[in-house]
Amino acid sequence: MTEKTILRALKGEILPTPPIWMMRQAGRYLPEYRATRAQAGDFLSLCYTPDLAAEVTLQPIRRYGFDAAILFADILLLPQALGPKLWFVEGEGPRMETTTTMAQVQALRPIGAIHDTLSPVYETVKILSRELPKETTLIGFAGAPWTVATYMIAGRGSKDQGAAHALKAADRETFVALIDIITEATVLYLSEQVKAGAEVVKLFDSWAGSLKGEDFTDFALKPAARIIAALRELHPGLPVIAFPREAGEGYIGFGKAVGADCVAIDNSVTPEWAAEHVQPGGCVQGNLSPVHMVTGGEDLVRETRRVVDAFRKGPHIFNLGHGITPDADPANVQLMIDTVRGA
Ligand SMILES: Cc1c2[nH]c(c1CCC(=O)O)Cc1[nH]c(c(CCC(=O)O)c1C)Cc1[nH]c(c(CCC(=O)O)c1C)Cc1[nH]c(c(C)c1CCC(=O)O)C2
Repeated sequence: MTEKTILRALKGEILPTPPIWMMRQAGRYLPEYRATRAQAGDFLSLCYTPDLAAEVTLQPIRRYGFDAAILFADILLLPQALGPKLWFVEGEGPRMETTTTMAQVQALRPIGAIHDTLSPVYETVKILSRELPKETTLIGFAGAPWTVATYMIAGRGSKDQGAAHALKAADRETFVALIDIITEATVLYLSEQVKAGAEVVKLFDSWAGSLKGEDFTDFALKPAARIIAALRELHPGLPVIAFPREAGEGYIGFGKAVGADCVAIDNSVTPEWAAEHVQPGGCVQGNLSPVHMVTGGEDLVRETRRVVDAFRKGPHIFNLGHGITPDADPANVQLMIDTVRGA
């Protein structure tokens, strides 16, 4: 059997048509997702019910034939497994019990205990590795330590990650202790996903862009490098995608510095810039703006072709620059795929 296209691109192969998948491809823009989510009751029950989580992972594969499936779960399940309560407020987003003192950091559960909470996620991966079409690559994931820490410290999402920056400035020892625990727990979590059948793992550092200078090195780059090195000891050759979102100049050389096979690019940089400055370092993933999944039409076709053309001279996985939004039209997703595949 010829190797799966995503794995070939991750090894550095330039394919005539880039393989394609989409961040948040299982999500509220799909009527079948909304139906399964209603059956589960709420978002977290959906994440922790393996049959249903596997079902929503498979839905966009059945509908569109993407080259990769991404495990249906959330980056906040890992911190929840360390102890803090997690819930989602409809129409607003996640809420979490805060962790801001050394006493609270020390009161987190031992990292080895995360599997008690997370075993349904591994079960979802096992179901998927049985049920996915043979050409589809299964991607596991986790949040990067800085991004996970921003939610643990603030107890919710925030525009500027102010609470995490404030703790870093006021009590660096506590902040570093928290980053270290998340880093170690993430290795265990991703390793278990790989044992269950994940073929690639992706680290989402959604708020990497708010780390500047040495902070970017210390809290985006170094933790990612530690996680990837530890995973490769356990799983030699494991392909890894890193996503230091809005890193800007920080994207340059990031893949090599952390040991990732591929760097995912957001929409704050142009595909031409990323092709020139990031792609020489290896495979890149991205970076059509998710807005086109809402607006569609000629703009979508033109910008999709622009992304494909910009990255044509190096290894590339086509994706959006960030997750598809709930107001997207499923027909626009099909138009994007047809445009990429030259239909
Ligand atoms: C920061 C972050 C989170 N989760 C994630 C990130 C990093 C990537 C990014 O920057 O988007 C990652 C994530 N979240 C989800 C996945 C599943 C796989 C996929 O389809 O990409 C993945 C990879 C499902 C989800 N995670 C969430 C949904 C929507 C939940 C619902 O059905 O109501 C989904 C499908 C909820 C979630 N989860 C999170 C937030 C802030 C929210 C609320 C915002 C929103 O509602 O879109 C935390």
